[in-house]
Amino acid sequence: MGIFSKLKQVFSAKEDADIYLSGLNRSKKSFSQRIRSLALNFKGIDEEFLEELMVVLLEADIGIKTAQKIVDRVENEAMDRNLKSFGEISECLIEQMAQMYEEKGDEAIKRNEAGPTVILMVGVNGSGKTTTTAKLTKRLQEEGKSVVLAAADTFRAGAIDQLAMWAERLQVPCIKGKEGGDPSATLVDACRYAKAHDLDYLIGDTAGRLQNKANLMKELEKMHRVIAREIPGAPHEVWLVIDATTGQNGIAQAQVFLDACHVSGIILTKMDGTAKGGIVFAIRDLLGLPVRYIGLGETADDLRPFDLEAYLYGMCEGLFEE
Ligand SMILES: Nc1nc2c(ncn2[C@@H]2O[C@H](COP(=O)(O)OP(=O)(O)OP(=O)(O)O)[C@@H](O)[C@H]2O)c(=O)[nH]1
Repeated sequence: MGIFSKLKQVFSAKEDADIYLSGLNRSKKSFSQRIRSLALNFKGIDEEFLEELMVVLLEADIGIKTAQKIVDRVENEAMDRNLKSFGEISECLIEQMAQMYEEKGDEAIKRNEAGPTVILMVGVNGSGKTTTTAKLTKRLQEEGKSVVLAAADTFRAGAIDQLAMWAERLQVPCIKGKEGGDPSATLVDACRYAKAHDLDYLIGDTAGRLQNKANLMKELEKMHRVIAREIPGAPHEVWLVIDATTGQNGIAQAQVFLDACHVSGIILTKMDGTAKGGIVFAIRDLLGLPVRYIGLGETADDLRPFDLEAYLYGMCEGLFEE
């Protein structure tokens, strides 16, 4: 069975497959169409084809380094396995993309059995941290978990109110400090609240100003330190929120956070917009981190766990069918 049939089989068995697919509608279409268009000039794996393939991968926002790796792998595989037809090469491409993602290995999401699990949301302003915090809260509530939010973005005017509004809508407590106050103090209060009320999760929404990297690092270090003092082993997860529509720029910005704290996973927002599907592979290759969730809209329901098979199926739907 070829990879596409396998993906289709796995995909069809998934409960919310259709939502996934319609959310990703725009990202997926252009990729499969562009790959299909390569068939027009296809005369075999020659330099011209590999160059055109490279261009399609770059257009999908895979980024130059990752695109080059994929092209090299496809070329080598095609030689080793004596692949000749366009169909075989396209399957090989999707296989290599899947392998590149999978071979980095995956750690399970950490949970604190002994008390509150603390998740810290980091990322540049506007990436969607606050909205994603709300979406995560909703998902956890649906799993029957109790949540407290910490409005630790004390920097941006309005950020505290924005989170508090979500908290009210979702009916969860929200611990707030003063605008311009110390975000670590808010986090300490939230940790104590979570312990006192025996809550399952604490999600901290932090500020993401990049203008001053030294300050950002200091602030994040302090947050880690004070949280760990309150709840041993915390923060259990630090999720970096990246706006997928910012493409390779978003990845470059992400590096600052990777330097500043121990990021354990990525949440890619705005995948329902003009984002190109390839960004997932660039992130995985360049940052080495798993994509935990993808954002598919602006409401509290628009967050889905990242699922490589469903995602790849979405990207290559239409590529192999008549
Ligand atoms: N279409 C779409 N819009 C999103 C998604 N996630 C967030 N947004 C929108 O992106 C904008 C910014 O989101 P916020 O959650 O305020 O971003 P933030 O990172 O908290 O920004 P600051 O509060 O400035 O730090 C809002 O208008 C959100 O509704 C998504 O998955 N899809």
